[in-house]
Amino acid sequence: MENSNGYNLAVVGATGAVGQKIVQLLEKKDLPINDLKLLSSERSAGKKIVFKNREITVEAAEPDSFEAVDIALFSAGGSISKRLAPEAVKRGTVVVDNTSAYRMDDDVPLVVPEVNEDDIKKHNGIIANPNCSTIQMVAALKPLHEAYGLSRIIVSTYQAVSGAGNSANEELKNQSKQFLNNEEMTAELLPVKGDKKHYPIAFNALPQIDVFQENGYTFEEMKMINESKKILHLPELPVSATCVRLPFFQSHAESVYVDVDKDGLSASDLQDVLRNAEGVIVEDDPANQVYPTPLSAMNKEEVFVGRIRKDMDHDNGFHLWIVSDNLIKGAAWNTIQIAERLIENKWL
Ligand SMILES: NC(=O)C1=CN([C@@H]2O[C@H](COP(=O)(O)OP(=O)(O)OC[C@H]3O[C@@H](n4cnc5c(N)ncnc54)[C@H](OP(=O)(O)O)[C@@H]3O)[C@@H](O)[C@H]2O)C=CC1
Ligand SMILES: N[C@@H](CC(=O)OP(=O)(O)O)C(=O)O
Repeated sequence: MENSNGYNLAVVGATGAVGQKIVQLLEKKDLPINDLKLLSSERSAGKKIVFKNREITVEAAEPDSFEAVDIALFSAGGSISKRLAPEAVKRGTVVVDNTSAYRMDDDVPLVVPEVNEDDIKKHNGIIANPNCSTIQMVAALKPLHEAYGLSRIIVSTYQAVSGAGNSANEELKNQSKQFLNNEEMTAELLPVKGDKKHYPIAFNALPQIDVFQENGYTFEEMKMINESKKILHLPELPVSATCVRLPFFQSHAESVYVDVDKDGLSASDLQDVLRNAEGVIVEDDPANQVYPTPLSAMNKEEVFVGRIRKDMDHDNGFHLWIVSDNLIKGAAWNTIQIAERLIENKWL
């Protein structure tokens, strides 16, 4: 437990796309860490990872891994969180969970620190990190809500393959090579793992992220809808989403349409609000072709906003182009920010 050298941390899923970014960011940041445990499945147990000039051996995660751990950052999939987060909490560990396992539970705060930091205080051992597409959208929209009020959100996403983990990056590389080598490509469903199938992603666009729900929306779309309302504390806010996977590696982009509650605003009014918002950077100068892209946002911690335009037919409607790194602000950095707030405010 906490001692004069700091806190004992564990990263669950340390060898995955998100976990690797968490370890890299912890190395860069100044969290008071006494001991760091890196946990994975049996597959990666025994691997060595260098952290602050010392080698740490990856261990297979099990209930006893959490003995004497103060904070555990989970990014190993929902079923692992369901199995191991309660075991960690039983041992006195506070869990920051990156998966969708607990996000909509009433007693679990769902937090983007720039938006609803105070919700962390209400935790009972688990704090949930929101979906990556949701995080960047609410980080940009909360300041607009505070300034003018929001009465509707409609979003279409353009999401990178790394959102589906390290294996999806490999899949895009392999399919791209095949395509460029003029090898035969199929447009049909391909087996992925278990009984899952999806269409090829290279040189394609897939209007399906995660599984379809009975209402015709995908689970990714429903996460954006439900999580945004919870984080913004606006349960009645109309939110609609279409989520699309595209063949690039990192950072998600979003075309967001909002209705604000105030009449007569201009695009520059919205720019001014966002220029003063924590964690948001406005890159919006059409005359000079300035706007964010997935490549320009890659490996950065902020949320970037450009292409702010007023709807020509509707005084209260505005379009925004919101881009952020799904593995950094959408996952690793937001998780670490929550851990920082837990420590700084003594909310453990
Ligand atoms: N990618 C993204 O943009 C985002 C992802 N997330 C969430 O983070 C989680 C991980 O995603 P991502 O990093 O992309 O996935 P990856 O597939 O890249 O990595 C999965 C990680 O989980 C570990 N793992 C798998 N099975 C077990 C197990 N039984 N016990 C312990 N560890 C296990 C893997 O270890 P091993 O090396 O041994 O296989 C690996 O470290 C997902 O739940 C996802 O929902 C959340 C927000 C954004
Ligand atoms: N589903 C997101 C990433 C992710 O893992 O989200 P979640 O943590 O909500 O399952 C994507 O594919 O881009």
